[in-house]
Amino acid sequence: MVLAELGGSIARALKRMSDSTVVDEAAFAACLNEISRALLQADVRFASVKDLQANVRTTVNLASLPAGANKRHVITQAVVAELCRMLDPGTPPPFSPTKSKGTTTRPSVVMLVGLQGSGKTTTCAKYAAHHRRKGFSPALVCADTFRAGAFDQLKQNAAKANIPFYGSYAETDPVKVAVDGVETFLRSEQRHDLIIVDTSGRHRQEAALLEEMRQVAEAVRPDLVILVMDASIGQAAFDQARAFKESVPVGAVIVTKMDGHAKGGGALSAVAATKAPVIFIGTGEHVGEFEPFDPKPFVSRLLGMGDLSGLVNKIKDAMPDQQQNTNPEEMVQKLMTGGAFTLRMMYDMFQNLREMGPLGQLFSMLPGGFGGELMAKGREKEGQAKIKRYMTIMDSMTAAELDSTDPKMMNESRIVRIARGSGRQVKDVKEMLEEHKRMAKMMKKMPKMMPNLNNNRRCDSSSVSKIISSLPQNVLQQLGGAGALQNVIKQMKGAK
Ligand SMILES: Nc1nc2c(ncn2[C@@H]2O[C@H](COP(=O)(O)OP(=O)(O)OP(=O)(O)O)[C@@H](O)[C@H]2O)c(=O)[nH]1
Repeated sequence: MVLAELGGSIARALKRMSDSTVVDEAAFAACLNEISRALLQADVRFASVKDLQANVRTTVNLASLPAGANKRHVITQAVVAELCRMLDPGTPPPFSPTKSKGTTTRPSVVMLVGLQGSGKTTTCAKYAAHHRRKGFSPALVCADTFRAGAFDQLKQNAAKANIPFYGSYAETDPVKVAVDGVETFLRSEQRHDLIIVDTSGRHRQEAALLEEMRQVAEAVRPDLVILVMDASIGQAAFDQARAFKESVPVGAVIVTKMDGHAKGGGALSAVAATKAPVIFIGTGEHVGEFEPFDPKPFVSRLLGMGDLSGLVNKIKDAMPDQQQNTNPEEMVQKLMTGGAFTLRMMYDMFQNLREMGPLGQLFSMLPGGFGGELMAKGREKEGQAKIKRYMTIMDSMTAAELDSTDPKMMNESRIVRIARGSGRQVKDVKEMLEEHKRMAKMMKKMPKMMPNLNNNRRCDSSSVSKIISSLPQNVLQQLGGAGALQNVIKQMKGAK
């Protein structure tokens, strides 16, 4: 059972109870049993399921509810709260990297551990790319000397994401590679503020692996150790996570392959075993298929309820932070109020669209179209190539040109210079400028098209249905399905 199915089963159990003529003790018990069965089938630990049942029963006392109370609502709320609690150890990660570029503060050192094939190496690159988007200057160290191809894999991933890396073909001592790598970046003139150390994996949690982890951790003194777990790990997750926690101070968990056919519930039990929060989930092989994890929006999405804060977080996460003078809130605000849409803003959006993978398509579907026709359904590849071309052209522009709000600035001589600088033709530069004009025009209409975010105009429900039906299936799934999205839009309509 994949996680989406688990969500479906729980949602159905709640609905069946809601549909029953009376919500009495029998209907409540049947609903709880059905939810427990679904959780067990999804590999959630028996002890956690038992706790959930007991806690919901303690919270909901049907007999003591005042007459007229909405019992269905009270039960649903209690189930959602308990599901969130199961995924939330109640403590934040002990450490979050801080930006220190250009200062004398010691860079943050983060070490990733996990079994072989859990997705550690891929996750290192995703974690680095995520932080770079947030304005960090990350660097990668490959201390996986066990798997022959690991260095090349990290090197490739790092090169693709343009992130400096350190590794060695010759050195077989992981502790030495880790220490040398961290020291190299500590001394580097590039002033990295986040050093990410990839470590070896093994097929099982052998004593040798755990001892190696311990030694590497002792040598590089990481500020944070992240345990990477494959969503398909099943019931073994709890013991495995505990074994890692006993060797190294696991402070956070990343669950990978949440896009696959894994049951997922097992890996989520790692939270209970390590008392460390899940901070990200991997949702695909692509570097952008990586999402910060927040239990509440996740549970809402899982149950097909949709969650406005989840969507807003996604949009915020996609916005580059610090890269430019604009912070995400300002950027959204500017777009919503129809502020000037500069070429740099278009560049940033393209960057995000490229890094976000399929979710990027969502933005092209929003009214106003972040990329509109460029990312049209069925023509994504062509659109991606165009975006890349436009970005190369913009790389040859000056900061003043990128930040200009004067449409007359881009005169013929500048266009010729940019074409020459980027190795493209004049007509290509003009095409890119046309696209920018088209997008700027759309952005101006944005406040009207996003009613109730800024004003009280009524949302046109047919246009909402049109957006939802035109979303690619995988994007829709990521957002929890059509029902969830309708819910989100309803919440948007209600929001100030
Ligand atoms: N679908 C999907 N595949 C993933 C995800 N994360 C990683 N993978 C794939 O899982 C496979 C194993 O990932 P690696 O990053 O090599 O795993 P590892 O833990 O570093 O393996 P070792 O270095 O051998 O310990 C690769 O094919 C990745 O592309 C994810 O979130 N979703």
